[in-house]
Amino acid sequence: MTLRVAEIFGPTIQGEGVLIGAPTVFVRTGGCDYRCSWCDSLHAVDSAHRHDWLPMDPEAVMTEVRALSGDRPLTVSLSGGNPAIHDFAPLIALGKSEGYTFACETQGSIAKPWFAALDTLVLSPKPPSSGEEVDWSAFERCLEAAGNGPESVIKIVIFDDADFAWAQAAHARFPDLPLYLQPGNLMVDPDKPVDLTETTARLEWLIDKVVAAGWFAPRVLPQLHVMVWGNKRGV
Ligand SMILES: C[S@@+](CC[C@H](N)C(=O)[O-])C[C@H]1O[C@@H](n2cnc3c(N)ncnc32)[C@H](O)[C@@H]1O
Ligand SMILES: Nc1nc2[nH]cc(C(=O)O)c2c(=O)[nH]1
Ligand code: SF4
Ligand SMILES: [Mg+2]
Repeated sequence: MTLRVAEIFGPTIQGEGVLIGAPTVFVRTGGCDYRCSWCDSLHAVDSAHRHDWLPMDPEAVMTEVRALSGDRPLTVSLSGGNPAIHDFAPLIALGKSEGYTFACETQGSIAKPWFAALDTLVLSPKPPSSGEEVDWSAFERCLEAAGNGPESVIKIVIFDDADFAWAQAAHARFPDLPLYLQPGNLMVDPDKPVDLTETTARLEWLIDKVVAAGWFAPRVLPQLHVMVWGNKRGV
């Protein structure tokens, strides 16, 4: 089963959400069914870049992961694009047999049976500022596909007040799922450094919103990798 791979990189730290700070290797596939207005990974979304997406079989991907990790098992983060476009079942089976664990980041628009074989499923439904609209029945199918296999969590990016209200409503739909919020980043040019003062101000704005709302369900986190490296590729 061939995967279309935009990049494999690491070890780095997982910069977002439930696994923040955990050493990980990323496998980023090409292609996405969404076009979020603020996407920070267009090189794995926009079909103009499709010639850079390498067809690789699972054994070739694992060879690269093993080389990067020095054969020491760690968490492999599957991202994209939307990794749910692809069949990761063989890669997960191969990696797990060698002690690797697997996390996946997806928007929740496409459900796959291999979600059940993951250790962590991060569902990241898109708020109004993205310009996309969530199909909640597709989202629920993702949770059903995962079942009791992985820990399933929700991570929502917040740019403005409308996104914040939307996140509260999303949480009301799935009150039992751990919820992570992160401020949106508008500085997505990989060649430009981020303005840390602005990044911190956005985080402070979001913390203030949560506290003022007396809403104690979510965990509010920065994008740690953005604070350290901006939107640089391969970290
Ligand atoms: C690049 S996406 C790839 C996986 C999948 N397509 C998704 O959106 O979940 C990985 C994560 O980055 C987040 N993200 C993308 N662009 C962002 C931005 N400009 N600021 C903050 N988070 C962003 C997404 O919401 C998602 O949680
Ligand atoms: N360090 C690091 N953490 C991340 N968390 C989610 C990422 C993504 O683009 O999916 C990402 C990424 O690209 N790098
Ligand atoms: S769903 Fe994810 S990869 Fe696709 S456009 Fe949105 S943020 Fe980018
Ligand atoms: Mg990213």
